[in-house]
Amino acid sequence: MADAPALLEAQGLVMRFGAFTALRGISATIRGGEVVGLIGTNGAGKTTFLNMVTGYLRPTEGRVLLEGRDVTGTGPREMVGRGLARSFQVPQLFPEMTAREHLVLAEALADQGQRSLLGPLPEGGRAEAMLARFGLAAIADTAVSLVPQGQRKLIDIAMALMLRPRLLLLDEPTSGVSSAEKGPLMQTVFEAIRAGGVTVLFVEHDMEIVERYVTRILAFRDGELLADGTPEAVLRDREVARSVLRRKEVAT
Ligand SMILES: Nc1ncnc2c1ncn2[C@@H]1O[C@H](COP(=O)(O)OP(=O)(O)OP(=O)(O)O)[C@@H](O)[C@H]1O
Repeated sequence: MADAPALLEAQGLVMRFGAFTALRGISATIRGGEVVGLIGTNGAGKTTFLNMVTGYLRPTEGRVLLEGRDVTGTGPREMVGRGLARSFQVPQLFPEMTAREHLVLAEALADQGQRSLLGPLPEGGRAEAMLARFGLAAIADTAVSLVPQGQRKLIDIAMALMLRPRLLLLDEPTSGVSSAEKGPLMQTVFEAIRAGGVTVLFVEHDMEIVERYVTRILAFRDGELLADGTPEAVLRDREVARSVLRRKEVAT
């Protein structure tokens, strides 16, 4: 994977909100086929980083390259067209709409290049397959406001995958989900991701989940990239253990 072509490159990303600097010059490269975990303390800048590379925030300084092309400042809709999709910490769903309606809508958005959104909705072939893959068939016609948080997360991620991304960014896929639901949720998500051959960057606080799924970790602290490497190396790094994982030093 080390010699796979760069899919996403962040070059010296800085984000200032007024006088406050949330990101202080982050540079990182994500290559095709990687599953990268983004970890860090609360407020370290993880969501801000996702917002910058997905076009929700324009960096104060620095550049974002997607497959070698400078996409800095490109808006979120256009980034989807370029092969990048994301899910949110709090799923962005319409409470009155069902899972099936959300996925059919995502299918229409994915096909937008070929036809108008004002035209007839798609037949829903891919939406039905995605509902089945995500184990959502039983609640497919229930308004999402009545569906548990874990399934809302799955709907949000399934919608992102409907857009046929090459790079998928997930912001805390297991937050707000009970510990019993976390394992099965991530297993479902990663089976779908592997089937689609998608490269992934995901923010996660649960280190068991991180260790289980990632090929590489980026660790943020106070707006800086503290460590970037294999899970074995990063999780054993003294500074990461002390300030991100909050492990006390064990006298040896
Ligand atoms: N729009 C904004 N205006 C001002 N400050 C902001 C804005 N968005 C984020 N921040 C600040 O930037 C810092 C980084 O926030 P961010 O949400 O990226 O952290 P995070 O690592 O994702 O944290 P968490 O794990 O708690 O979700 C925080 O101090 C936050 O308060």
